Amino acid sequence: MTATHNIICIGSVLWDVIGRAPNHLSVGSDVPGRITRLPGGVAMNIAMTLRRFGLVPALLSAIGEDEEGRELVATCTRMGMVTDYIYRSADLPTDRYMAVEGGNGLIAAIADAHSLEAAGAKILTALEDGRLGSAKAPYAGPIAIDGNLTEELLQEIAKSPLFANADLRIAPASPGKAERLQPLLGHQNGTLYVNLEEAGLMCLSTFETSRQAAEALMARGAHRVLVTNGGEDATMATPGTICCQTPPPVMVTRVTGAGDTFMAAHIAAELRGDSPDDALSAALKAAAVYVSGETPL
Ligand SMILES: Nc1ncnc2c1ncn2[C@@H]1O[C@H](COP(=O)(O)OP(=O)(O)O)[C@@H](O)[C@H]1O
Ligand SMILES: O=c1[nH]cc([C@@H]2O[C@H](COP(=O)(O)O)[C@@H](O)[C@H]2O)c(=O)[nH]1
Repeated sequence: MTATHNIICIGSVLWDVIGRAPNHLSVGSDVPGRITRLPGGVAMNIAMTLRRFGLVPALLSAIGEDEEGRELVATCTRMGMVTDYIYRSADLPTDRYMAVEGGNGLIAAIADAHSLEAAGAKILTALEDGRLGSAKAPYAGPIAIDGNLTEELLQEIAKSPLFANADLRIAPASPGKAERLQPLLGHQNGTLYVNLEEAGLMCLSTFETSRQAAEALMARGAHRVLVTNGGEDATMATPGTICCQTPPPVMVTRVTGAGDTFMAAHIAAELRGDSPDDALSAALKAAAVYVSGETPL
């Protein structure tokens, strides 16, 4: 039986392959270390975080029918996600992301999302054929979407009647792909979640504060934005309103995943009916608890 989802996540669902060594690494290093494989891709990371807040995501992505794909889908199902609408292909291998981390931080990473890119609009079929929606009755719930999709597909989505009623929550995939999101910025129901660096990349500028960044994104036609800035003030802006709040001060023990936690907590707060101010506070509170390591991963 298909579990009932309350949000859709569209974008990369793949395996992260991460090599870690304690040494200082540089070009050409060849050192002993650990190599792990875990579910990743921005849409999947958001989906996993949404699960922590009690939401049930349905995934729209492309996953191969290879062994890696079968294991990935089984893992998503085990985590309580709805996998029935994923585009499965016998011709496309399951995508992968590979990163090398040394004692001196991330050395380099490569995102191979070729299958997602090749599948294109096929990943959206369930929003069209009546299973999740159709042109006559477009899906009217929340959708989290990542910037791993091709620019062409993001442009199509921005104009598509299939997305006209959706509550679109948009997240960039990586600094290099931030610009792909331009077409979705002005979507009538779009909310963009970015950190200060990503906001700068999207505006081809640099910002000192989240307020400045939010104002610049609004000036570029955004419908609604949330800009975070680590331990400094975060800002929510819509045409005519702007709201800045300071995150609770905490001892920081981890930062990877802080942005995903902020986004998922904010969506969860709004879905339960919190006011804009309360939703922003709730997201900052959840991110503070997360970065201070008080909850299990
Ligand atoms: N050093 C910090 N102190 C307190 N809160 C933090 C810190 N770093 C991150 N956070 C919390 O996580 C949120 C997102 O962090 P940020 O670093 O802006 O995003 P990302 O993880 O996308 O780079 C912040 O708005 C804040 O609530
Ligand atoms: O172009 C991309 N880069 C990175 C990711 C994903 O983002 C996460 C790593 O991001 P960060 O370095 O910001 O933690 C990984 O799970 C990886 O799969 C992605 O989907 N697409």
